[in-house]
Amino acid sequence: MINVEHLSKNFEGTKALADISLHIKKGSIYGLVGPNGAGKTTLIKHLTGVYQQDDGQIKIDGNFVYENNEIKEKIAYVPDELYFFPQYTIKKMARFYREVFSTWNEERYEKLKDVFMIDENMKINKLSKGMKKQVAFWLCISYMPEVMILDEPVDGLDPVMRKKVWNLVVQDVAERQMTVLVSSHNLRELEDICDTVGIMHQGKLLIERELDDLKSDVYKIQVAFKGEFDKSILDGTKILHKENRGSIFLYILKGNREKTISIIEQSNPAILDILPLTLEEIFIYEMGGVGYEIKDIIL
Ligand SMILES: Nc1ncnc2c1ncn2[C@@H]1O[C@H](COP(=O)(O)OP(=O)(O)OP(=O)(O)O)[C@@H](O)[C@H]1O
Repeated sequence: MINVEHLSKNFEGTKALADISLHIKKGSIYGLVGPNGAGKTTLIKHLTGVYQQDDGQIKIDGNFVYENNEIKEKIAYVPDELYFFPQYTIKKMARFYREVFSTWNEERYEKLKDVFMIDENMKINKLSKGMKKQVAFWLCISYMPEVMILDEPVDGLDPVMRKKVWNLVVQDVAERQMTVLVSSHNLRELEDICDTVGIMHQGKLLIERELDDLKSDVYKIQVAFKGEFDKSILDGTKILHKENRGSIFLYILKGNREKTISIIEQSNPAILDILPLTLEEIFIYEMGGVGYEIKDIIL
């Protein structure tokens, strides 16, 4: 559905995107993560046709995006910093959307009043930050987009509203195969909704994997032996992190889980626990592997 090939963008000497390729299947939810300044928003602004690339190409549903209004009409973009016409009420803004988007669904807009529960006669610039975000979702979801691109989407929303918004998004993915790209630093939340994850760093895509694959590939083990631990049994296994407390060794490993476990088991460990990693832990250890590790900070 979304295909980015060899995309590059420079801003006055800053390489914001460096030959990035990325693929998102129709009906999937793709989580884009990366440290501050990795290039996520710049990539999103190319996907939504705001920026023109220096090199490479972006296609959505087989069509180039830049200056293509037909494709842009199918995309809903909820940016980190929202913009509404000053002085407009929600109702007036909805009327504007109805004129601009041929797919506008009035019945849905009306139904969603029960979800968002904000008076549509309120001026948008009088609403709180979280309420403005709710309005952005309300309007976007009402025009039944084929693609939804979200930059820190639930930032500012309370926990109940976050849940409501994610439910609406997931419902549209399940029922009408909407495709979603979501950039967020809230990895705990992404973990619940994404099926694919892309990790960006310094304008490049380090990893693009299905979340289940990623989680089975990187894992944590806790191991202890009655006698001496012959660490050479882990030669040939990629170790992302290791620490030990007394006789208990904790490893974060990458690669073939079954093979490594069977090697350790052959040495008769007294304890061998295989523990799942959260997306947040995977992110931290993967970033450590490219020199972006957490260092002890003493002030
Ligand atoms: N309009 C611009 N002019 C100049 N440099 C820019 C511009 N927009 C982004 N950059 C630079 O491009 C790089 C990527 O920025 P970008 O906003 O895409 O990062 P990000 O991954 O979205 O970061 P964050 O997580 O902090 O929002 C940064 O080095 C930034 O300074």
